[in-house]
Amino acid sequence: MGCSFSGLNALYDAVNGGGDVWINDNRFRIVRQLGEGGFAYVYLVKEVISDASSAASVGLAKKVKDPSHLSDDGTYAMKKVLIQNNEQLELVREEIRVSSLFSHPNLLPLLDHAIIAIKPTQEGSWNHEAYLLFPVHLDGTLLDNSNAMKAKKEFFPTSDVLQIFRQLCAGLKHMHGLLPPYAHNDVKPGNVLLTRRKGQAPLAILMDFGSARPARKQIRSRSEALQLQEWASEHCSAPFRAPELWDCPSDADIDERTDIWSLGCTLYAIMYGVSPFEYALGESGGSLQLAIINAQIKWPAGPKPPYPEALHQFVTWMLQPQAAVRPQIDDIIIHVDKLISKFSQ
Ligand SMILES: Nc1ncnc2c1ncn2[C@@H]1O[C@H](COP(=O)(O)OP(=O)(O)OP(=O)(O)O)[C@@H](O)[C@H]1O
Repeated sequence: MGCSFSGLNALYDAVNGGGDVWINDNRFRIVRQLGEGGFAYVYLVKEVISDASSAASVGLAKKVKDPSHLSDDGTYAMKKVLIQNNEQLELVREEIRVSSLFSHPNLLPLLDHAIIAIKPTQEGSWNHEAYLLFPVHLDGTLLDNSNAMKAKKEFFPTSDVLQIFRQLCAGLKHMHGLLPPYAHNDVKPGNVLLTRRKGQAPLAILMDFGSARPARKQIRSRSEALQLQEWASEHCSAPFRAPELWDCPSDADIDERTDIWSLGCTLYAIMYGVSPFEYALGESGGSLQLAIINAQIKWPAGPKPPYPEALHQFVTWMLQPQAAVRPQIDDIIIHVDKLISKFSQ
């Protein structure tokens, strides 16, 4: 049913038990589905090693550069992306290329990948499927955790809010510090994996580099501005999208501070479980774009005792509608470290 493509191949193991997937030379058994996105399914998989006597030097262990990315029990997350046209194929290839540029403990590493061509049922162009392999984090995303806590009327303690946020900053600093700087473009609670740890704040890992691109763009015409807005409407989640990506001037220098806006929205969401602009609109509805462009922020009644006012001021500082005066990631890190020493026991 499949054939090799671009020197890479992932083949269903049709002969040996159906449920197995090969990614290049390694075989994985699907355990269960973990989640799904637009055109993707994410599965919990377990590596199948035939030569168990030398497990440390076979299979994925041979392939992965950093041994700390290997799991003790052979389980991983496998994302299967359904590709229906050339544009989607290019997007997956770009996600794979961009992911390989990053290496940081707070950025989810891509361990292996394969793209296969699927024979069309009728005359026509070939379809493709991509398989991307990642370390698995079974405690879910920041969004899953926030939703579960909201249902129980619980909130993260201030020290956890700051520590989760600090880790996201560390991951973004890595991306913004590359040459050329890369913007993630979709920083939001649904793209952060959390792992609970005993006696420590949760581990936070930023994932999904499908929208990450070189951050700096010189916009010099109306059509370039419109093209950027159109790209952003497809790649940057609306409640977390910076004002300059909604209403881009015909003469603008866009940079990685689009992520700082999303980071400010994400800090708010770590505290209150929702983007500030979704909260501002409330149940009455209204225009998300207008709320964002006007940086219309409201503070919920929140937990008792409430979060320190300094955290609210910190969010407001990041949600500066004029990108040129918005802080950079290094400024944010200096500030969050001060808040951590002030508010963490
Ligand atoms: N490494 C992982 N470990 C555990 N669960 C994961 C992992 N990666 C993804 N998931 C789960 O699968 C879901 C979908 O993954 P992901 O966000 O990468 O897909 P997507 O197609 O890019 O989604 P979207 O359409 O929201 O951009 C996540 O919300 C999460 O619940």
